[in-house]
Amino acid sequence: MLTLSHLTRRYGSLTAVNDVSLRLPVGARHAVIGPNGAGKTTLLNLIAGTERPDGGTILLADPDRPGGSGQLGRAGRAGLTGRAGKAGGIDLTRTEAARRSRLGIARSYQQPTVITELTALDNAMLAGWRHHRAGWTAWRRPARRRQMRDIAMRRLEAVGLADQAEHPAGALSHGQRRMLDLAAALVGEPRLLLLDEPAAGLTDRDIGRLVDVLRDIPADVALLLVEHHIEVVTELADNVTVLASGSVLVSGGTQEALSDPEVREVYLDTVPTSVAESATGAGPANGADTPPSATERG
Ligand SMILES: Nc1ncnc2c1ncn2[C@@H]1O[C@H](COP(=O)(O)OP(=O)(O)OP(=O)(O)O)[C@@H](O)[C@H]1O
Repeated sequence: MLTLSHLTRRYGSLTAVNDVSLRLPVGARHAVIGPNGAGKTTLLNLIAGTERPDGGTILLADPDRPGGSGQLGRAGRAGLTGRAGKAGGIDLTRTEAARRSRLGIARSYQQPTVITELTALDNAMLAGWRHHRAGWTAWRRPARRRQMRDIAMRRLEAVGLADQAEHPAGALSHGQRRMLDLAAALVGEPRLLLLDEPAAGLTDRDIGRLVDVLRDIPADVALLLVEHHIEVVTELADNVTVLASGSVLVSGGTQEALSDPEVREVYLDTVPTSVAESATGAGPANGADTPPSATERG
């Protein structure tokens, strides 16, 4: 559903993303990992459209075409067909972020982006409108507002925030804001969900809930996850791309990628040993000292 071809992004003399190519099928569960500064967030920014590449292309399967998947007719009805790509998809390379949202690309940020003065429910509903194919004008229709409110409430329930719905988002804990950010991203019923370190700063219990929530996202929604918690990656991702200095070091099946000696040297050996060993299935972490999985803990 998403094809990145030779994406490159430079900041002056620094190449933050260097010739990255990646194909995500419908319903992908794909993680991007790598050391600090490897270019993971920049890659998400390029896909979401908050930054533009210096080279390469981003192609999204057209939801109106057979095999394009996603919410039916979204692109066509919203007049968002964009430039046709070579493979018949929508060339998003120069498309603004708001249009990508309406085409079904949602994201969360490293720092949760809630509006503290608004209630949790209003935050979730606002995020939903951003993705609505009819745009903000749909807000004027009471029936649509009720429908959006129902969807937002269901997402808040899913992340355990139903009892906080009418409370200001500013009163929520860090973990609750992260969950609200996730619920908000899901309200728009995305085709592609980009998550930037969703487990950062969460307690073990919250990480367990996060994994449960992400396991429950619909099978046809593709998930692209940037995460340093390797156990969250092994719980959720079928495939992993490892970035180092902006370039793809390894890309493939999760266990295969995490077992790669170069990946261990460049990245996994720099994170706590028990976590790295549990990720690769090696060493004492498989025995009595094995840390419980995120789901077991949750
Ligand atoms: N707006 C910017 N201007 C200049 N340099 C930037 C900018 N954004 C990112 N960089 C640099 O690009 C490189 C990649 O940054 P990026 O945030 O994508 O890495 P990352 O893999 O997400 O790191 P982390 O795991 O620490 O979040 C880093 O060297 C960073 O300092």
